[in-house]
Formats: sequence, C-alpha cells, structure tokens
Amino acid sequence: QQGSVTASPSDSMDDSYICPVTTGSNTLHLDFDTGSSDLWVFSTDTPASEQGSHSLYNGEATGKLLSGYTWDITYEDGSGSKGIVYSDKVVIGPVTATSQAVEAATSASSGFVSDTSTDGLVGLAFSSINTVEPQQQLTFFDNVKSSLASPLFAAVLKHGKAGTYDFGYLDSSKYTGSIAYTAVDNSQGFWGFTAGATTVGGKSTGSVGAAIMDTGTTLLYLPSKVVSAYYAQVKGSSNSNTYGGYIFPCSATLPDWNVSIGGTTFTVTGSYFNYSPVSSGSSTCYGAMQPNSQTGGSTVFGDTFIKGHYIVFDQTQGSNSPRLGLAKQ
Ligand SMILES: Cc1cc(CN)n(C)n1
Repeated sequence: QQGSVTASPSDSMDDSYICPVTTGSNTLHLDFDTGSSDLWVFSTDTPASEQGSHSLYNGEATGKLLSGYTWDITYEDGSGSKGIVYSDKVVIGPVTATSQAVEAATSASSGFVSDTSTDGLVGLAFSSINTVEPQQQLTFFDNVKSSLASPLFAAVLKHGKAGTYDFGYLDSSKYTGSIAYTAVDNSQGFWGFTAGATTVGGKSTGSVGAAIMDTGTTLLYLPSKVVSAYYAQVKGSSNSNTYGGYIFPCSATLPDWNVSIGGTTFTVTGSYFNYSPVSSGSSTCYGAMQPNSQTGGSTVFGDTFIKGHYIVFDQTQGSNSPRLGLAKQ
C-alpha cells in the first residue's frame, strides 16, 4: 500500500501540522511527530473535565483493551500525557494498520487540553522509545512498513498552507533537484543525523554537528555559536531574559540561513525566522532560531527547517541502516 495525507498548519504561526487519522471508527486530527514514538489520543477514557472540545477515540466501542498495559510520556517542552492501551485499526490516507496500539489518554497536560487543534500525536520516531509497559509497542510506520511499496515516508510541510505526509513512495513532483541522503544514528530512538557548515550572507557561522529531525518541534534549535552568529546579522536583535530567547524588531530584515547536510547546501528563507510577536500586537518579535540550551542541549531541526524542504525518513537500505533524504521543495 502507499498514499498521502494532508498536513495542515495548526495555526497562523505554523506551531504544528495536523492530519486527519481514523482510529477505530472516529476521525481525529493528530500531530505527526518524528521526535517521539507513541500514538496517543484524547478518548472516552479521558476525564470529561479534560476532554475540552477534542474529537474522541472510543476504545470500548471498536478496540481490544490490552489489559494492564499503560503508557506515560513527557516531551522536551514539559508537556505530557498518560493512559491505557487498545489495539485497533488506524487509517492514515489510504494506508491501514490493522492492529495498531492506540494509547488512550486518562490524563493530559493543560497545553494539550486547551490546544483544540490537536486530538493527540502519531509518533514516527523509532519504536525503541515507545513508552508502553509492560510490553513496548510499535509505531504506525513500523506496523505498516513491510506492506508499503517502499519502507519510507516523506514530510512535505509548507509555510502557512497545507502540505502532506506521503507513505511508501517518493513523489518527484514535490521536490526539485536530487535527494541528498545522509546516514541516521537511531541509537537514542530518534532520526539523528549530522549537519555541517553553516553560512549567513556568505560568511561562515560555524558547524552544527549531531542533530535530530523532529516534525513535532516548532522551531530550529542550534548550538549557541551558530545562533549568535546569525543574530549578529539582525539589526536590533538581542538574547532576552524577559522572553527567554532571541528577539528583534518585527520590521527587521532577516537573512537566509544555509547549512550543509549530506554534501548539499540547504537554505531556510530568512522570513521563516520571524516566529511571532512576543505578545499580541507587539512590534518586538521572537525568533524561530533559538539556542539548543532551550532543548536540554539537543540540536533540533523542527518545522522552521522542515517546511519548505522534502524530507524522506527512509529504511529502504534495511531497518538497521536508516537514512534521511533531503531535497528542496
Ligand atoms: C508534544 C510535543 C512533541 C514534541 C517534539 N517531539 N514536543 C517538543 N512537544
């Protein structure tokens, strides 16, 4: 099988990208996250006080309860959820997993409860970091990959408009030039890779090193040397204690940022680095490139980098030789 599902920005800042997913007989809007490995949903097992206006998965109606199984996840940004586990049919686009572990939330942190755009997450990192106990469960990709035309999926996310996640095939109409491949280190359960030299305005701004490709993270978190060298090219920028990161006048001209990955140079358009005003109506804006001290030292290529590129999460060389493919959209 193979196919595509629409990925829509959750808000005007491209905070996340959500896709329609049918779990059992209910369609929910889920955040596809290549930085985690649990498929969890708001459900009829979520306390009414926490259901908000979310669409709900009804495990009792269509699923098989995995008796005594539990899950509990905390993300890098401190958000989290936990609950019980069903096995059920999950359909994404035209791709079906017949017995997918659907993790029903019995508790979710306030950010999830109030984020009405997102009814849960689909973890697309490696199953080695799935949190279900006593028996770890497989991700949607791991469950379907042997039935896909090719064992891969591609993220084709866009700034301010709908893109897609494609499962099982490469679509040459969605990228330009050739795909540059680079080896993946999945020893920590992530799509880890090495990024190299960076430049801004023709000037070298240092090398990045080990990083993860994470569709579930909004911004681009880099070594402080690279970040300070970037904002040195942005008039009026500063690293604000008040706002916990680099800010600049919303009217500032933001230069493009270039990075070498897999022997090819990729560019993030400068305007993508204007995340949003620090508060509604402010003329001070918060940067979409921030130091990796904000992510516990991990360098994270989040949506700020991913949107505008064609990113392939690829196991065609075997599940022990995963790789990332990158191309310009
Ligand atoms: C909910 C969520 C997912 C991620 C990225 N893995 N973050 C930082 N927060």
